[in-house]
Amino acid sequence: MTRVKICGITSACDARLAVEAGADAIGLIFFEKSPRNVDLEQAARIVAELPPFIQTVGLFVNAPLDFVNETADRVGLDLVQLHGEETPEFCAAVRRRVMKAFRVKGAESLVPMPSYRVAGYVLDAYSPNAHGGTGERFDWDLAVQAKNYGPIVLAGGLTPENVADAVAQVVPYGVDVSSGVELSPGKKDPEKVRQFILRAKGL
Ligand SMILES: O=C(O)c1ccccc1NCC(=O)[C@H](O)[C@H](O)COP(=O)(O)O
Repeated sequence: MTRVKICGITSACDARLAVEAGADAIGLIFFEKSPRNVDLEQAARIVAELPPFIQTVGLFVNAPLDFVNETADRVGLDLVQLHGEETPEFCAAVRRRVMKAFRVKGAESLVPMPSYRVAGYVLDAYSPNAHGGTGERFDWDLAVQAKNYGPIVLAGGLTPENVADAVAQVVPYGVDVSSGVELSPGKKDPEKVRQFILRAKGL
C-alpha cells in the first residue's frame, strides 16, 4: 500500500487529524521563508503528542549541518528531508536517515540522483520562485524513470482528485502533499486530508 506523508503540519490538531485519517508520516518545515515554518518548541509539542508508529520528518532548505542535526535531536525527528542544493557529502553527515528532494524540471533533473546514498528520494516540481509547497506538478513519466534509483516519494501538485491517477501511473513508494489538502497555507482541511489518504491508499 502506498505510504502517505502529510507535509507542512503546524499544529498538534492538524497532526492528530492526519494520523486519524491514516497518514504514515508527518512533515515539519524548518525554513523561515515558508508560510508553514515551525520553531523548535512548536515542533517538539507536535511530536510529543503523536502516537507510536508515526514517522516524523523534518524538512530543511540549505540549512547549516549543525542546525539540522541539533533540530533532529531536540525535536526527536525520525527522518530528515533536504529540499535545497545539499550535496551527497552533506546528506551523509546528517545524523538521521535522509530523504533528498529533487525539484524536477526535465530528465536532466534526475542525473544527480545516483550519487546520493540516501534512504529515499522525494520528487517535487521545479519552480523558479519557491523550493516547495507550490502545488505545481511535473511530468510523472520522469518519476517512473527515477524508480531505478531507489524508493520514490512523489510530490508536487497532488490533490484528492489526482492522487489515485498518480499512484496508478507511477506506483511510488509513497506520496507527499502539502498545499493540495489545505484551507490556507499551514492549515489543513480535514475532509481533503481524509479523501487524499483514502484515495492514495485505494481504500
Ligand atoms: O511547503 C513549503 O512551504 C515548502 C517550502 C520549502 C521547501 C519545501 C516545502 N514544502 C515541501 C512539501 O510540503 C512537499 O514535500 C512538496 O513540496 C509538495 O508540496 P505541494 O505541491 O504543495 O503538495
